Amino acid sequence: MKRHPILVGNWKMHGSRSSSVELMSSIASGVSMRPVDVALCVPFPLLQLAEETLGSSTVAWGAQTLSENEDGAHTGDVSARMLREFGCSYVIVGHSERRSAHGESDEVVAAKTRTALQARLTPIVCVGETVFDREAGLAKSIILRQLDAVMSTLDEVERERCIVAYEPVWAIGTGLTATPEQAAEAHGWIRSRIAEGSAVAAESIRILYGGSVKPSGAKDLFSMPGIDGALVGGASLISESFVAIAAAAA
Ligand SMILES: O=C(CO)COP(=O)(O)O
Repeated sequence: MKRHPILVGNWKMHGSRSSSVELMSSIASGVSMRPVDVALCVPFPLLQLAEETLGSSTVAWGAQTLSENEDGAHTGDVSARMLREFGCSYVIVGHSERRSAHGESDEVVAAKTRTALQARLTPIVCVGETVFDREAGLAKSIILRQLDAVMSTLDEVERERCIVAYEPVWAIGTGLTATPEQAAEAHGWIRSRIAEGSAVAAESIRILYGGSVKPSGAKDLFSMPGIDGALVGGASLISESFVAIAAAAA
């Protein structure tokens, strides 16, 4: 089965109420004819705007994290049910910025993934090594440790419902994109590991690359086997850039 490409924008803590409608609308009209799934993961306060602006378009929307808890006394957290209420289809889990700045462990990332799945959200599970890991020859073991921590807690059907994003920490926001070969190699490690549990899941699961993805180079990246799209930070805040990356993915 050929996997359908998907491009996800991660707006991180960018965007404002006043500027976002124009950016969302411009992206939605730019990608509307492209045979690629597109989603924007925006800050929580912009979810209602996303629902109003993107609701009648082909672009889906989502959040950048969620609570692993269903509800209760968790000040500052947002539940999966709340995300569903605002029409989210996707949620990013385990982004390296959450792992490092918010101390999210592999166990927490696994719990968030399960909570997302139970709420019928599609989790975009991020894994990736630091530059120190890579230089020490530990990239593969770190990536697979992060992956196993999540996948080992899911059944086959749940695994198929996940998206995995390979985001080398050294490439995020640095302008240093992994080479297509480096990205494809890591995607190969991830898919082979999933195949050990289920060949069907490995064949159907979409694996995205993230880290300084720009229009230049996007075509080369997407032409590599096993790269099913991208998780885009900075370039998702510039409509022309994001639309050009979508064109390269289609
Ligand atoms: O972290 C990322 C997406 O989740 C990548 O960010 P940049 O595209 O800005 O490097």
